[in-house]
Amino acid sequence: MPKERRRSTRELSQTSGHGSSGTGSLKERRASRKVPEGCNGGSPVGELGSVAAGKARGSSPAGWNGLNNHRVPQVTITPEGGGCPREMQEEDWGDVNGPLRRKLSNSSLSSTGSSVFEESEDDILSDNETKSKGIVTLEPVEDTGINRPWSKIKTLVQWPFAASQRKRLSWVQLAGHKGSFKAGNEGTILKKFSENEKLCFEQLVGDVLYPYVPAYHGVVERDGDTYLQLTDLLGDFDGPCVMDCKMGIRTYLEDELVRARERPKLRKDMYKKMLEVDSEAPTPEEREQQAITKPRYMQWRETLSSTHTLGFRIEGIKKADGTCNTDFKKTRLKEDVSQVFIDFVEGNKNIISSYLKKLEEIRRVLESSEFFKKHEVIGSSLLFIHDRNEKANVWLIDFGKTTPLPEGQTLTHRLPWQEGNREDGYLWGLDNLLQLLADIPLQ
Ligand SMILES: O=P(O)(O)O[C@H]1[C@H](O)[C@@H](OP(=O)(O)O)[C@H](OP(=O)(O)O)[C@@H](OP(=O)(O)O)[C@H]1O
Ligand SMILES: Nc1ncnc2c1ncn2[C@@H]1O[C@H](COP(=O)(O)OP(=O)(O)O)[C@@H](O)[C@H]1O
Repeated sequence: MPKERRRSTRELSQTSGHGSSGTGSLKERRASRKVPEGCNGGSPVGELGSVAAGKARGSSPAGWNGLNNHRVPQVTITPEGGGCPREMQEEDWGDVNGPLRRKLSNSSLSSTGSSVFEESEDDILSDNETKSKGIVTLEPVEDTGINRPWSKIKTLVQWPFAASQRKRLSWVQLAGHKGSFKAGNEGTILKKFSENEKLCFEQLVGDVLYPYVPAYHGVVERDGDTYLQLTDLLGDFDGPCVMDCKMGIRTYLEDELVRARERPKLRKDMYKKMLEVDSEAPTPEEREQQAITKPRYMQWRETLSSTHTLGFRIEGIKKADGTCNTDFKKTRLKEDVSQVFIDFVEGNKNIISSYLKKLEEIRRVLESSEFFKKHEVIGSSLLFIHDRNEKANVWLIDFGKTTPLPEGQTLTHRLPWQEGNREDGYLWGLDNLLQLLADIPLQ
């Protein structure tokens, strides 16, 4: 359990993505664990086990045939010369002040202007990951029992307003690397700077999609770090419930694959994360290496969850009472995903209807967006937010791995992915999501 520091002020909720140290380097922040401690709880699959019981694992959900026509090609990482992927060398760890400090390399989120293509297999992470030292910290409010699927957490964010001016929002990090966010001026949040994401926002400002993403307020410096200032989407909600759905059939860039082949790196941290979820998952060779490559990990996550079969997956949920769950890694079957949505809205059909309407609108806009046509959209999420007043809305967030296509090339976002075509299955996933919500039986 991390030793949390209670700071003043407003609670915010981050259902996914990278958290961040307000002061640590960008790569350091990416070395932090994705799922905050105290927020892992039990498996929703355990909870939903009865729904899934009896169904062959790996089969498509009933009534879902025909949608399941996407296949992710198996990627074999073959280092030149046929040897094993390079083990991490001592020099990879850089300056070792603490236990297994990672070497800081270029990143998609780098403020140095390095492109998103320079990350992935050059990311050498410690398997002894750092705790968030930033102003966004997570604090378990109560002791989380091992089998308790929903746990109450708090993220305390330093907020530059007097208590009387503060609206009590819930900003909770349910997933993602710790500490990407900081409180901005009123109504805004600061997200750690990424050149790639900045370029996306600059283009989005002039696109039909702009009303469906957090408004972009430019780049700001705070405490020696650079941030993108974005509208806080929770701002207009009263006790918001939040869900992060990661869209698309693929969660890594084609360039990451290429790099993995050319310069394979073994990740001990990802091996550990894999073991935590399924001790049987690693192959004998991986077991021997005690490490896996990033594409191997990402593909495993995709097939374990609904990314592969439905083209989207649930990353995290925060409910109005402050409880949250980020353990949806094995939530794959359509019935299980539906059940999570039903729980999320507590069976409220008005909210489901609002979400459906909004998603249909988003699909229409995506289909006409020049930005969307010309970008490979990887790792982006739909953020669902509703509250006790049945106010409900959905936004597109996280363009850290959204990359422009070469001049003249466009994507359908529906065609199956084959390496080289850069299709991401975003609209295919959205079609499935809409179908799933429309199929939810509500009295
Ligand atoms: O969700 P878990 O299983 O923890 O795996 C995470 C997510 O896939 C992250 O994607 P996202 O940021 O979209 O949530 C990804 O960050 P990238 O965006 O860098 O691919 C992490 O890669 P590393 O940061 O390399 O560990 C990877 O470890
Ligand atoms: N503009 C926003 N308003 C409110 N919450 C946000 C906003 N942007 C992100 N979040 C929260 O932070 C989480 C992570 O965001 P994301 O952009 O995916 O970060 P990362 O790039 O670090 O993965 C989301 O799941 C959501 O809960």
